[in-house]
Amino acid sequence: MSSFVESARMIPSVSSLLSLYSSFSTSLMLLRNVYHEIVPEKLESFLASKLRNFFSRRKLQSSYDTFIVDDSWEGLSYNELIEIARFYLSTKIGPKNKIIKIGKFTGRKGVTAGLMKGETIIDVFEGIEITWYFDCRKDEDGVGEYIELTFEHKYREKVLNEYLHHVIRTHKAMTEKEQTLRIYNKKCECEWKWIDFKHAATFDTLAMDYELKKSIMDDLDSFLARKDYYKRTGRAWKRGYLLYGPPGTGKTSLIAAMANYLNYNVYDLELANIGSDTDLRRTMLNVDRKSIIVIEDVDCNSRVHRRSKSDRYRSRSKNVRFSLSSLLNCIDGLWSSCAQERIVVFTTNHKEVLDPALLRPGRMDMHIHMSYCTTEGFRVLVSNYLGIKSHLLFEEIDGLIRSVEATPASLADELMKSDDADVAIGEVLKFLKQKRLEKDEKMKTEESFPE
Ligand SMILES: Nc1ncnc2c1ncn2[C@@H]1O[C@H](COP(=O)(O)OP(=O)(O)OP(=O)(O)O)[C@@H](O)[C@H]1O
Repeated sequence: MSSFVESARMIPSVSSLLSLYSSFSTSLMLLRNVYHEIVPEKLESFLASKLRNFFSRRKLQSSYDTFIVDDSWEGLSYNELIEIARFYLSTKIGPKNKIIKIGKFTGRKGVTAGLMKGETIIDVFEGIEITWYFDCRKDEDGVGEYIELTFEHKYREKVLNEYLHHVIRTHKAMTEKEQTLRIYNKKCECEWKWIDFKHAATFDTLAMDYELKKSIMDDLDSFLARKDYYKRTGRAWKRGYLLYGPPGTGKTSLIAAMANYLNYNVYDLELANIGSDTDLRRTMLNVDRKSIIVIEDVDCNSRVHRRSKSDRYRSRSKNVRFSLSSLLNCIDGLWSSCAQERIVVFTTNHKEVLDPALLRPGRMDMHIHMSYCTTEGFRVLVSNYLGIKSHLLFEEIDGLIRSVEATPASLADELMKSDDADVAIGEVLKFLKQKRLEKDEKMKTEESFPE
């Protein structure tokens, strides 16, 4: 009986419980206010997301495995799996992802969504839960991206052999559906960036003599068809073209026509953005198959003028950071064998200043001279711009085209001045007559004042 009384005395009364609760909740509120005062809202959500990620990613460490998809492979070539995974994961973004990167790209109808660093995605494949975590790293190699994939240890083989194949296949199916050509550009020491390539030039629209046009198309056809031939003869499956001629004769348009003809992406390599020999090799290695690598205005790069000069130049000048020999090595030396099914195109307005090493037979498979407009080329331009095949003034214009140097670009400019064929052709005639006049005057001056 006395022990019962003792115990009853130890049970707190209702009023004391209520007062305890009220002082507890007051302290809690006070603590919350102090926390909100001290910790800013952004930091608060950051800490919350880190905690969430920590628990969802790490789970029970011992029974979970993690694969890391890093953007570079041994610091050398770009790891395609990161691009594939990023694309795949963009379709898995759900309501749990609070911060999403969004963008609108030319040629795409809707808004594209992308993962932000620090975000987690949980994907389910045949009942297996796979947690993806996307983040950036900063180390001696620079800034890069990586993705972690965490899953139960017992599914390791399945993830490696089946799930990752599923990711690659899904990516392939999705990109093939909306496949447009791409043009890649490399800025500073980071990977290639691309946008959709939508150049309208085709071999049909090129103002160029038919025979030359046909020989280029035949060459491209035979390149495509000779995979086994290249393999059998131990040569890398690649082809090089040097396009030379004055500005405005269609070198860039020809590259676009080649890309559209072959359905190849274009990699626009600006030598000025290459940091070193290693950077050059790395850049070239990161070019996909079925691509055209373009080095435009190669004459504007003093380093590819004359080899001896450029190599000397390299040691003195801080701006020149790779050698011509490195460039040549990437085109058809040992390093070139790492790349298959690709085309390299150099363009220049001044072939005569290029290093002979670049011009030697076999280096560039085809040297294509892009010349001033011919009468045949003019017919193509007229058909492109005005949709006509004949005109009363053609005969007079043909005579002038043969006697002056007019680029297809300048004639195209005149044709664009009006949609009315008579007016536009009249502008072309006026332009050519003016050119003829200037030429005659120049010749007269030269005759009067010979050097
Ligand atoms: N051969 C051509 N056929 C059709 N269009 C042409 C041709 N050449 C030039 N053009 C027209 O002129 C414009 C400029 O031509 P393009 O840029 O291809 O010349 P380019 O030789 O590459 O010049 P640059 O050496 O200055 O880069 C093109 O957009 C196109 O409209």
